[in-house]
Amino acid sequence: MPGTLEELSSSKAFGGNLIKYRFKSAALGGLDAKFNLFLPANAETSNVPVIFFLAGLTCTEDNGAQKGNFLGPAAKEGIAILFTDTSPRGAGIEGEDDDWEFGTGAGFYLDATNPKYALYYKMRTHIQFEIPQVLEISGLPIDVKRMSIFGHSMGGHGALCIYLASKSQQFRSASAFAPISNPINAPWGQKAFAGYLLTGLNEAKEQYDATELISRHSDPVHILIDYGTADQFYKAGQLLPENFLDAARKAGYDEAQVRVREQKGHDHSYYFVSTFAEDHVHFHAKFLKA
Ligand SMILES: N[C@@H](CCC(=O)N[C@@H](CSC=O)C(=O)NCC(=O)O)C(=O)O
Repeated sequence: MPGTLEELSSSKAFGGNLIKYRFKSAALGGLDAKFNLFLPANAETSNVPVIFFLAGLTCTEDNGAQKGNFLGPAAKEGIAILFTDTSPRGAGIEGEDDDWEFGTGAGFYLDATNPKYALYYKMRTHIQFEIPQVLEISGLPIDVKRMSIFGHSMGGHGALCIYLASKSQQFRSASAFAPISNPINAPWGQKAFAGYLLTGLNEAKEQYDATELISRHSDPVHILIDYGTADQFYKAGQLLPENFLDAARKAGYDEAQVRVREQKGHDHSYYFVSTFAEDHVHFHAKFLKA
């Protein structure tokens, strides 16, 4: 059972408030977990829908909130945005801080099965089940029946996988900025899966690869993806959005259900994310307000 929410700070923004919370996370082995929640002005009088934002490697709950340009569009739509962290903090596992691509800041939105990490590295459970449960019992003005999910890079991978794993039911829509779309075939994914999972790529293929998941999916989906042609990680073969698109089309999903947009000249940074942030919030608003 997660602990009660403690408010750490609150900043007024776009007529609403960005609030930082902390709680003891059962999913993360009893460690403290934080998230930022943007509540628009209309949350003072009614429960509002929410979009979860999952950030990328090296990030915390602050990167998307501070640099993503999501708060203004969310205020206009009357939708909350919840910014999660990217890994447990302070597990004290030998080697977890040696490398920016693995360990702290790089939880890869999976539930570790390697005993070395399994007690603390349960980011999938934390995001998909624990935080919604915390919202439900906290009395915050969030309608947990109206949730969508998006993310950047490693967070795009997390958003797509959580959405598809929940059979596109728990979250109404998913979108991603430069997602790691086929991690079993990318160096970042291969490294994470080899470290966190007992059977590595076998487990990953089943649960943690958006391209594999969409190829086996048959329920209706609402997915939007943007990536930039000048993205250094795209060029290095870490993202592979074409593989996801190809698998989606082969599985019978057309442009109305899975839209993948190539954005000319954009890189991997939050300048790219913030350029298309409003578009993504509007995309989710259609389904959250339906
Ligand atoms: N080692 C570098 C690069 C790390 C980096 O670019 N991280 C991206 C996400 S990459 C995929 O998940 C990021 O979002 N960085 C934070 C930011 O605010 O831009 C480094 O440590 O900078």
